[in-house]
Amino acid sequence: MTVPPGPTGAPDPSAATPADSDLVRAAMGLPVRRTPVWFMRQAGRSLPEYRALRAGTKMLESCQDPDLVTEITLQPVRRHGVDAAILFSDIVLPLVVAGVDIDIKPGVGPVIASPIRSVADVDALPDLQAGQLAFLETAVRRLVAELGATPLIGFAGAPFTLATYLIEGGPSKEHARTKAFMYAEPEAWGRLLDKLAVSAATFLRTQVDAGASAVQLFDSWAGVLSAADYAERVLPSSRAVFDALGDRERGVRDVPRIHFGVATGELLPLIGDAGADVVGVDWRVPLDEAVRRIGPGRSVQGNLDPAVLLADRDTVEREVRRVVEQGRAARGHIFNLGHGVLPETDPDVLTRVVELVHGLTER
Ligand SMILES: Cc1c2[nH]c(c1CCC(=O)O)Cc1[nH]c(c(CCC(=O)O)c1C)Cc1[nH]c(c(CCC(=O)O)c1C)Cc1[nH]c(c(C)c1CCC(=O)O)C2
Repeated sequence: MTVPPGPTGAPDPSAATPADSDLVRAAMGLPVRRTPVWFMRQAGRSLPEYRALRAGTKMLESCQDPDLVTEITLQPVRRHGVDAAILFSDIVLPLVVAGVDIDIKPGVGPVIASPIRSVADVDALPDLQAGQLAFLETAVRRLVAELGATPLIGFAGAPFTLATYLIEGGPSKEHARTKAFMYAEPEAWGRLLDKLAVSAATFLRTQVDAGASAVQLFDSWAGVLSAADYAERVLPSSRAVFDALGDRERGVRDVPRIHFGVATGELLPLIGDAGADVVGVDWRVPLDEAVRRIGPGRSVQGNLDPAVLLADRDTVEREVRRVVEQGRAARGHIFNLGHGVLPETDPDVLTRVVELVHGLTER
């Protein structure tokens, strides 16, 4: 364990390896020492040490520099004593590496120079080659060595959410162009999602082979779809990503899978069915109700509203307690926010939430 202990001591003081960590155990529905905690976007703008390190380097360049990736990924583990690191990267990185012209504009998000607007554009989308990911393998190997018993979560963007950026050309609220393409060009839509599934699987496979202990598939914007459209036109591609990951029967190295989207209340059972061990739940559905929708065979992750962290101390404590209590309905609960840390969040509040959850759930 080369990471200095966080404020509450090292995560999982008694875990000897990442495979025995509370994060992995909760994901698989096994008993835990205490409820594991991490935060989506824990590595990011809420941390002054992140802003200092990133100064002068563009986001997508930072993600391809193993030194920066390692240091930025470790920062929140050191500071907060969270139970997992999440790789510092971005969902659009596999596209960037494959040669798609994308920029991440601060305060905006990913912007695509030539959005996909035709069937020919789909077929011209370059494929990611595993050989292009040497920097990623280096960063993950280095991180796994530094993290000791703390697990590293690898991640990728799900085909649908990546398709929304490629088709809209940037962030969007309604995703109307994306849906119009999905309805008007069902075959090309299917080919696009299949391509994105292959690249997501390659990106994840590289992280798992290099030692990541769990993976999360981010389908952030899937909640804009009806359950019927999600089931028919999107779920098969996300399932293909999970299916490509590992083969438990044949003993190929496999790790727990987390599947997350925002505003997915109506999709929760399907998000589970796509092949997840853990279903991410935003703040709109309480965890006990989410468990009823998902069924008993999967764990849950979430679901504190990120905006609560901007409120007063008593409100934060009350809401953390509520999430912990409602999470007891699940076979396993990984405490997290319902979406990413807001940049204006006071990092000390995040540290306090980790301490609170650990204190409330210590066995
Ligand atoms: C939709 C999405 C993206 N990226 C991601 C998603 C899925 C999760 C979600 O729904 O939030 C995933 C992501 N992006 C980033 C991570 C790193 C790991 C972590 O969670 O700490 C992860 C897991 C770093 C990042 N990705 C980004 C930042 C901010 C870059 C900066 O420092 O300016 C970070 C730390 C940029 C980014 N990249 C994207 C957006 C919307 C933005 C924010 C734009 C902004 O508000 O400035 C696309």
